[in-house]
Amino acid sequence: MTLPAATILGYPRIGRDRDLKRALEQHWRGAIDDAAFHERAHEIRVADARRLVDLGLVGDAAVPGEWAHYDHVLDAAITLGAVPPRLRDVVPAGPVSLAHEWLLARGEGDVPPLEMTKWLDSNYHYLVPELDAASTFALQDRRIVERFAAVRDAGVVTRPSIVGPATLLTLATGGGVRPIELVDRLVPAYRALAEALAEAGAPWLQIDEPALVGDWGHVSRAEVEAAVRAGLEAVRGTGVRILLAVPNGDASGRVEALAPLADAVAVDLVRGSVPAIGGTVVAGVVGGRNVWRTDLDAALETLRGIDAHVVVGTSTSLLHVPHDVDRETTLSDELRSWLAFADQKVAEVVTLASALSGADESAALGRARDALAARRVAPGVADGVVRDRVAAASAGDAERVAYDERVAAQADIVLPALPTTTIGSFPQTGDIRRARAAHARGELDDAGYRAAMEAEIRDVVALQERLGLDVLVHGEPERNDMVQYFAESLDGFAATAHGWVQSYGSRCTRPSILWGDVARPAPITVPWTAYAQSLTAKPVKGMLTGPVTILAWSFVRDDQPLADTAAQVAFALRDEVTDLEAAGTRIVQVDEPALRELLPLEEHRRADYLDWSVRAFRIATGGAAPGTQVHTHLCYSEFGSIIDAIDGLDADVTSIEAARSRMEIVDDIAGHGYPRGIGPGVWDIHSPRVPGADELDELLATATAGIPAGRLWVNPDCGLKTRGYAETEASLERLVAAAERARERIGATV
Ligand code: MET
Ligand SMILES: [Zn+2]
Repeated sequence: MTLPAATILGYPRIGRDRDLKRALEQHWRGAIDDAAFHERAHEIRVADARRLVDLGLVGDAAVPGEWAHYDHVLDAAITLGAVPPRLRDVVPAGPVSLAHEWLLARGEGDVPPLEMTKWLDSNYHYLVPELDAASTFALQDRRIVERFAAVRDAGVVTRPSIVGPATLLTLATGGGVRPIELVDRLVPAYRALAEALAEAGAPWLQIDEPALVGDWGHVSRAEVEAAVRAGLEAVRGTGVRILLAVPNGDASGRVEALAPLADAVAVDLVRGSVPAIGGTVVAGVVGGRNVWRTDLDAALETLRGIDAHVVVGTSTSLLHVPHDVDRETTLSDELRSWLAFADQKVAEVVTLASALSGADESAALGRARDALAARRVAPGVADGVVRDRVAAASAGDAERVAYDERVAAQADIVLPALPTTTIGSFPQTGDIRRARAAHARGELDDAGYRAAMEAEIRDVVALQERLGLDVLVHGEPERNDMVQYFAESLDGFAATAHGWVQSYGSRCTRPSILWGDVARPAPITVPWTAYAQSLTAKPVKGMLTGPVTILAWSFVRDDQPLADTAAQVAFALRDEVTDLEAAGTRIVQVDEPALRELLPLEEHRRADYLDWSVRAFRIATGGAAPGTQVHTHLCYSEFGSIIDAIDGLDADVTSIEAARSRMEIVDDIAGHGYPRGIGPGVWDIHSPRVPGADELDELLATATAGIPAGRLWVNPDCGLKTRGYAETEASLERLVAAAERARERIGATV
């Protein structure tokens, strides 16, 4: 059976109204039982599958079936029996219950969850499979088969998908073994899955191998290729046909030798070019990673140039985009006409397939052409003043005076050795959220809102003084989200009302849409920071989100290089830094947690990325006076591999997530000879656990062993907005005490 003419590689699974999020959270708090949860999840799957059929994905296997409750990598691990060694006695072999699935995903009591890391170069977090030399695999859990059968019984024959062996092992961690070396042990479990699907009547199985497009330090290209091959060889001849999906990058040069082992190959033609393969190619001409309307003329031309049997598809799963732009009635009609969310992308795929088959789609093609033409000349898309400023940027704009001179100029910021600080946000209480929401709805006036935020800032400053922290923050109560807050205050961005995308588990974010040239009409953060500073003699850090992170966590325009957009955002932030200084702020932190996330998967594209991203940060901070202490903050990833770029940021102080990885970064820093201030996090804020005094002492001992006392800062891993006050107070108290003990231990006083 051949594939139908139009398909997509995956669809958002959280539900049109975040129905799955609600079901998850209700189950977690015991409001619904297992049976009710399963029923709700099934209803969401059926509704989505039927919707995709209605949108035009007709024919068996046109609708993809990727339906994880929490995460698709976790689902693959569960399916194949890859239970973490530390939980072998807790999670029995066989089907994994919901309770055990949540244990793996979220931890409980003393049991930490699987580690969470960004999926490829996206802002979606997956759970990292834990393996060891004793790991064995088998088809332990038949959820993929059962879901296929249940949705088929509801009337739609879907195409189940699973993360392939090369990708699963590349993304896994191993105790005492390199996971990729376990491939021969793993692939029979894929075979068992394929056999079970064949028996259940599934015509196709999609195996996702994005690892193929990446260059991985810990796994060679030959190893990835061999693992993909082993997987494909294992699943051959079961009766289920195999779609090898290679999304998220350029498969050319990497997939040719493997293609004959699959019945069809899906490639990303938004980021990549057409590989020379015959057979059936699912041509990913509709982008799964952005929200822009596709240039259908260009896509059609690409499709017509492919020398193979062509199925029209998406470049990646649509997991990363919201459901339906037609619901965005608060956006202008004009902006909305430039956009395509998941449902519109499905329609594009269907239109292209129809046009390719010779049908008359001139009306739809014409509408797309008109919308794109209007977008090119729409007011705000190009702002002469903004462009002139970026064009006139000089090397000097990205250059501060030498670090030593800055240290001298900052001498009047009096701090003890091993200064303590936090990353910016404090717990977001119900009161704060309610006040922000009421203000947004117009029910709380500006004065009332301001009073509510100032009251919160007073409490947060008083708390920090009581705890004895050295560099204070205002707590960021006014920020719903560290990117959206800035997006709302800058020209060139638009916010959606329903544009939720899954970030991890039940967590969703609503990325802003960066559609035009970016400018700052007025100061954004200054009044809040200045107010906090007015309450204390200790220094208060001004808090900004950096240009790279603003780009990474928004849907960014696709009509100019990211580097140009980053520079525009950087200049807007640069003005904010200047205004903070004028208001008396001596320390400014520019957060770049997403610096590592946007690092291209392909080695040859990395230097250019690091070049423009570092430059953007330096433009944002390059206008700061020598006497202004510039901080940055990095989290969410392993940063060891980009330590040169971190050095290149030239921040005076960098706080970096480290507690979760037990201070791994300290070796990288020590080995590199990183010359400026650094605060490796000592409190893992992703869990409500209060760190023990011994644990803090140990982490700080590791830090003081690798980093000179004069450059070491003491801080948590990240901001505290997801924490409650009880654990925040207890943890910060211990952190301050641990810093004090560390000072005594190393005999540092100043
Ligand atoms: C994800 S990094 C967060 C940094 C921000 N300043 C905060 O504390 O919340
Ligand atoms: Zn952080």
